[in-house]
Amino acid sequence: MLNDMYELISATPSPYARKVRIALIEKGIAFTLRTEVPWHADTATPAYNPLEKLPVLVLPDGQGIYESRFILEWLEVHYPDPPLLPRDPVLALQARQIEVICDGICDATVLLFFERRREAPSAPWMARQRRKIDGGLSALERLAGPGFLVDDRFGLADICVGTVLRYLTVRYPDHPWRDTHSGLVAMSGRLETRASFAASVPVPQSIVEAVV
Ligand SMILES: N[C@@H](CCC(=O)N[C@@H](CS(=O)(=O)O)C(=O)NCC(=O)O)C(=O)O
Repeated sequence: MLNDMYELISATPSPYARKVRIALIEKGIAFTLRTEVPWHADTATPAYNPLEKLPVLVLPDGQGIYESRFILEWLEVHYPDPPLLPRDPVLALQARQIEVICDGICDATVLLFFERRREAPSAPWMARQRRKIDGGLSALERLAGPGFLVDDRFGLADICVGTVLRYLTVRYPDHPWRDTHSGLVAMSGRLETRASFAASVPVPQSIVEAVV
């Protein structure tokens, strides 16, 4: 890709890609969205990321920036305003810690999703992933309140929590987290009204090629 715009390689359900989509919109950075299924043979992702994972932010010169946390860090360095991280480094670490929890819940959800597709899913393995999801949600519920998560200013932590919660609706719709996490339910409802969230609502994708 050699043009003057950024291209984000994304997938319709991807919470990792949604974090980046929201950040790009919140920062007013123009980009084109390239939606694909990274598990299909025709994926472009490996051409830009040796780890073969999306999202990938493809720069105008064709270089790929990959790994959502790194993409977000890259954006914060190159497009500092509006900031999505507090200037105070200790507060910034609080936001990053929340991103660790959210990414961990997403990682466990992905592993559980594919384990369920196996001919003989491992019950202990699925229980282990479910524990990580539930433990992460409990930790987030303890942080949830009426305002924004860090320094009461919208930022990375809110983006991460919003994306993981809506991702559960897509990839783990039968998880009953809404019954016992009222703070997270309220937070999700508030965040989903933001234009950047409304423009990036995740939807399931059809994976027709064998993955596991
Ligand atoms: N740690 C990575 C995880 C990205 C990831 O797992 N992406 C998935 C797609 S999705 O689950 O986000 O929809 C992928 O590309 N998987 C392909 C593969 O793992 O080979 C990040 O934060 O960017």
